[in-house]
Amino acid sequence: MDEWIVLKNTAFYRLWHDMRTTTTLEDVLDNVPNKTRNKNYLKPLCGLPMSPYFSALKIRWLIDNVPRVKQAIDAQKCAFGTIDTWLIWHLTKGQLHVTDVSNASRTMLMNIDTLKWDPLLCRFFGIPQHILPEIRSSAEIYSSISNPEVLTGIPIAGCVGDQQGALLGQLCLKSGQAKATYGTGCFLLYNTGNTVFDSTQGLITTVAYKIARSPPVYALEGSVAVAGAALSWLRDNMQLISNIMQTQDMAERVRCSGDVYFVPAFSGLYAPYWQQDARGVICGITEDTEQYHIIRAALEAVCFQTRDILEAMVKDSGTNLTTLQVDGGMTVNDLLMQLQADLIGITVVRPNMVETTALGAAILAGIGAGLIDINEVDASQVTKFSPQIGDDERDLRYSKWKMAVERSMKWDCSTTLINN
Ligand SMILES: Nc1ncnc2c1ncn2[C@@H]1O[C@H](COP(=O)(O)OP(=O)(O)O)[C@@H](O)[C@H]1O
Ligand SMILES: O=P(O)(O)OC[C@H](O)CO
Repeated sequence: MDEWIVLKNTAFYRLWHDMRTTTTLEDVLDNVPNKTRNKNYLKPLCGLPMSPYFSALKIRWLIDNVPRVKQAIDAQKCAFGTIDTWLIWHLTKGQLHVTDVSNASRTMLMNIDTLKWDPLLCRFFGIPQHILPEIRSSAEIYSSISNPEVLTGIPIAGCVGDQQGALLGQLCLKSGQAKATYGTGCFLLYNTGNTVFDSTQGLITTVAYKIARSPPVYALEGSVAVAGAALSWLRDNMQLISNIMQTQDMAERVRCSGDVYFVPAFSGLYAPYWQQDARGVICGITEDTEQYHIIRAALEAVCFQTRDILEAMVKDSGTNLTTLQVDGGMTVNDLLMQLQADLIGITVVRPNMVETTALGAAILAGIGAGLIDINEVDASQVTKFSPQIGDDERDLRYSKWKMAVERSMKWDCSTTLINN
């Protein structure tokens, strides 16, 4: 990048979970007119509530806290980008500064209707538009690779956000189709076709993908911050397990979670609550509680959070899902899949190829390079998990989960202190 600043190891140790922008959020909420501090003030423009999750606050934080960033911006030597921007920049030896609509739709700076950087949003966050990459479609030839040499000449033809890629990889191409991706976090996306759907239930509006000059496809998304990350925490911080692959065996040593509920609100709660001050709680511990109950409760937490999102989606869309398509690293866990079917009361359908994000990105690249047609892609083989408990038990357990969520709320007082 020659004399351009490259921020190496800027301690983004939790990446999108990073909470350092919490105080930045408090500051920008002061700028909402009429002192309402309404987190949804910008939602009509960008589809997103104000949250440390999205890029705008992270850029604002860098400008405020890293003097070299401010200096570089003033000297017109700063270029911002999402991860895809960074990769394409390096693959083209700094020739191309671009992103695609699906990634741009998570910055809070792109207008969800025009698909362009929005001057009002940029002004609200105090972010100069000249540092932002050019917004392109998700499938087109952007350039060809010039670095590393071994890949030279290969066209770069697809670019898409993580969970949006999985929607395509699951072939949820029609309005009304949905899937959930379970990794570090969990993301349930519901295809709304070419319509920008404004959720009243705490879901976000995101661009799913846009193929060349075709109109964009949008989705409603329920974003859960902590899914697999709770198991990493049990391994790394609590040392209850030494290997995440053990979780299924260990959770199966007990028949149920023993009435233990674990709300892993490590970085607040995302959808549908968007409650920054929530913190993790484990409720219902007795003398009989063993590590196995807590591990099982961590798996159930993923399932209950998915039910929270599904309930919001049903209210928003007015339709019930009859099955839930799932993917991502956590879905190899059969017990988790069975618990998920039990706790939402519909069949869970897992493809044999669970890395559907990569598949979606590959499909887009194939389309962008003119090698395949979207209608030619076949669905992979699937495994199904059907509910094995009754409605009464399911609803009782869900109501206890809601009680546990209630107990996790308003725990972090720092935001209250800032405001006073
Ligand atoms: N057998 C398993 N049971 C439950 N969770 C698992 C299992 N294997 C991996 N995971 C979880 O899946 C996550 C990794 O999935 P992946 O889709 O690769 O996520 P990411 O894209 O966020 O890195 C990790 O958080 C890990 O805890
Ligand atoms: O793979 P995850 O769970 O870390 O997903 C990260 C998401 O793309 C965040 O938007």
